[in-house]
Amino acid sequence: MSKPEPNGASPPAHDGSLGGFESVDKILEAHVPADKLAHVRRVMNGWNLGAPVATLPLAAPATEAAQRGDVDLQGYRFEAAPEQLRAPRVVRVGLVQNSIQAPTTAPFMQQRQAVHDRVREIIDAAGAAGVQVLCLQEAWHMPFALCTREKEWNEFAESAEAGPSTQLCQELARKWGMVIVNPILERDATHGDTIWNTAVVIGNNGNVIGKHRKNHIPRVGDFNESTYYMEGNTGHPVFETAFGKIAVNICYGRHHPMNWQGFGLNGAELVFNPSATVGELSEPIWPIEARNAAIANSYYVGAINRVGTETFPNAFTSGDGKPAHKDFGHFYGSSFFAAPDASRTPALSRCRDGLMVADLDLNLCQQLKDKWGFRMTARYDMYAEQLAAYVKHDYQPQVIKDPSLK
Ligand SMILES: NC(=O)NCCC(=O)O
Repeated sequence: MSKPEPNGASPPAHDGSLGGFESVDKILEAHVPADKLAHVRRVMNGWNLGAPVATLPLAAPATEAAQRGDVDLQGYRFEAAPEQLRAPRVVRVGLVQNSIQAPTTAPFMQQRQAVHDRVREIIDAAGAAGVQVLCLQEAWHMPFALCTREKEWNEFAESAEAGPSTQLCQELARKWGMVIVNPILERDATHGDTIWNTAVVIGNNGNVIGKHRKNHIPRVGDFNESTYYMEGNTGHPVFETAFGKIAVNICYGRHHPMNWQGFGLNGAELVFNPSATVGELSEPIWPIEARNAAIANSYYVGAINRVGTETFPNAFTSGDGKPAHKDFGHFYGSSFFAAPDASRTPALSRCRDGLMVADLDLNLCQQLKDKWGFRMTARYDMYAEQLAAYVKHDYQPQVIKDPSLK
């Protein structure tokens, strides 16, 4: 964990990262002999159409903007097999991971403005790269203060339809003709100021298409999020956009296979997982869950994690016996794409702000459904029966005990 700065300011983003390295991919590149590296990558990252996921060259204005802004910009291309009756359906998608830009002790207006300015810069780079659909990280407009249990941070919650972060995304959606997924802490004034953890989906004309509220609230470690917002009540919506059918599984929802499944059943071709999670808690499971969901549900997943170490003014504890501390630990970034054919991109940096761009041929979803037949073999009726019984208070687990046991 990083040491808190005396004035409560956040230390530079690379401080506090477990091990202090940029990414596993970079370590492999630097240390695995060239003749073995291709095989290591094939086993670890899979193949797309019989080859490693190809890199995607990006336009100079995008690469220059990324360089100027110290943004880790990476580009990849997922292909599908050519078909006789359908043309390829290639959509360019972007994932943004960003650190907070002002200390958590700064006035809230200043904190929000600083992160707005930074994210505007990154979205402009995405626009210059030709991105058509873009997703930001969970609660990107504020520090991830949900560890503190202090209520003053609720001030950052805003209207999904007309709040300042939605307005910024609408402006940029219009400017670039881009669909933008805008995950925010939502204040729902029409329901008594109820607070939700929400992803607002903004169409490429700048209109709000709809919103999804996070279904599962973490109660683990310092993630004391039930102090702040309620379990979502929007089901598993899929948003039909100009560039494909998309959905959003917010952060902790990725630990729930049925949550992923719900979006798949409603026809998603691409599901984003905007997250905020730290190394000690989840780094080993991060590369697995999104990828498994992509395979099991025959859709693409864009997994996005916040980056940097955020230090708060007052120490907090989480009832886990650990000494009081002022930060969550390090948000390790590592955003990536996973495809339904089990291939994936390398990860973005664990320490720097980043923009991951990939061309996804959405035809791959149906091709994988046809290949593996997971939907057709799923036996939903059998599971519906089991779940219907399980939710009853008098459910009896189906256990057959060895009669020879005492
Ligand atoms: N924001 C959030 O849901 N974090 C929970 C931690 C995790 O799921 O890794």
